[in-house]
Amino acid sequence: MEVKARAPGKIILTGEHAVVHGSTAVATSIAVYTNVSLRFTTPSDDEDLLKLQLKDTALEFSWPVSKVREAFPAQLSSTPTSCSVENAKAIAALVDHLSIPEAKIGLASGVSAFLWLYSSIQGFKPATVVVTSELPLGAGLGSSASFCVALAAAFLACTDSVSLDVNHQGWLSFGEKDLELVNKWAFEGEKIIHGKPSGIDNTVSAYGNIISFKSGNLTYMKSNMPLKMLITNTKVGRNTKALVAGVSERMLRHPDIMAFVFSAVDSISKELTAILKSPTPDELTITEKEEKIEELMEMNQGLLQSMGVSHATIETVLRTTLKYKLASKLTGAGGGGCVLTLLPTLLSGTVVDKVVSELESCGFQCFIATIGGAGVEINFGPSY
Ligand SMILES: Nc1ncnc2c1ncn2[C@@H]1O[C@H](COP(=O)(O)OP(=O)(O)O)[C@@H](O)[C@H]1O
Ligand SMILES: C[C@@](O)(CCOP(=O)(O)O)CC(=O)O
Ligand SMILES: [Mg+2]
Repeated sequence: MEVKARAPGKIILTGEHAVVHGSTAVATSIAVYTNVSLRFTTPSDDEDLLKLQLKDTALEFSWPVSKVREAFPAQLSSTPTSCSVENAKAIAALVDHLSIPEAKIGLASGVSAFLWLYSSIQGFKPATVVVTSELPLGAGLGSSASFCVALAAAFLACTDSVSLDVNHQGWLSFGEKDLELVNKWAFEGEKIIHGKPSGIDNTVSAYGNIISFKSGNLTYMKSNMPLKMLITNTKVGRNTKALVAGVSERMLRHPDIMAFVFSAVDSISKELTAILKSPTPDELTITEKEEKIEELMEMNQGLLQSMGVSHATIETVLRTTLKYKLASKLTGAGGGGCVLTLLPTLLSGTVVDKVVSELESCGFQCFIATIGGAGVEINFGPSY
């Protein structure tokens, strides 16, 4: 049996980092996916191996299933379970002996999340899992969450815990209850990669569309206005776990100040939610709404700077787009990664071309992603 899953990446419009500390954040999925294929193998196909092929990084790992079973006796769990310190040690023993190149060491946490999700949901069946992603890894577009969502979806799709029509041709969505289960498992994987995730990334990847998110609770949003965002990848690599930990340390040093910062971000996200939801046309035209959103993005960026998560390259993108009177903010964990620039509806194509070519001349990579759309989906093949 073979199953495929795909889960979208995301952009955070407002509220990253502050959302980890209980503020509201607004995020939308983007139609750029992580794809996972799962094929169970029989001993005659191969040895009793669990194989993981990470195509984006051209790395392949395998473990005899007996070794995985030794590491996690009595592992199968029908409810999403956190990886305990003891289990984390067992995973480390399985991951440490892999020869992951130093430059790609960040992958170790992704491989650990894979081992936890596979052994918890599928147990110890020999299989080959292939992962390919259209998302840049570690750039703020939620590759870690879409990786965990796609893995959890593919693994759950082959269990009795969810009900899916295996004869369906083409991409298939999960029902509400099953989606909740996929999202909860993905969150357990994201915890292994991020340390202390808010859950917004896995939730928007699982559910799709635009969401408002606060303290683990999602509110689906019906946006009444089109949003066009230019995404600029500074190509400066960074690690979400370290950046989130850095903000928490700053909060411990300056609890009163940071409480104000997080509260200001909460208000920004609430205002954005109100603008996106308000009917168009109402007393505000699209252009007036866009001007308000630009101002909110600028204020959010200022607050992200005060959290210590901006970067010289992010500042270069901000300066460059400001020359064209365009507002930008970092998206995701910052410290490099991607920057969003709102492209107003009436902006001419010539200006977009100019700003893109100036940004690309700095060595950055620009693209306009399709915003919103479906969350995680499953495909039982045979032709995908
Ligand atoms: N396609 C993939 N293949 C292997 N690992 C992945 C993949 N996508 C995500 N990961 C894991 O997620 C990590 C990046 O996550 P993170 O630092 O949160 O950045 P972001 O989520 O913004 O891309 C990678 O270092 C790796 O561990
Ligand atoms: C910084 C944060 O708000 C978003 C991180 O997103 P990303 O991993 O940089 O795509 C962390 C979180 O919400 O878990
Ligand atoms: Mg991430």
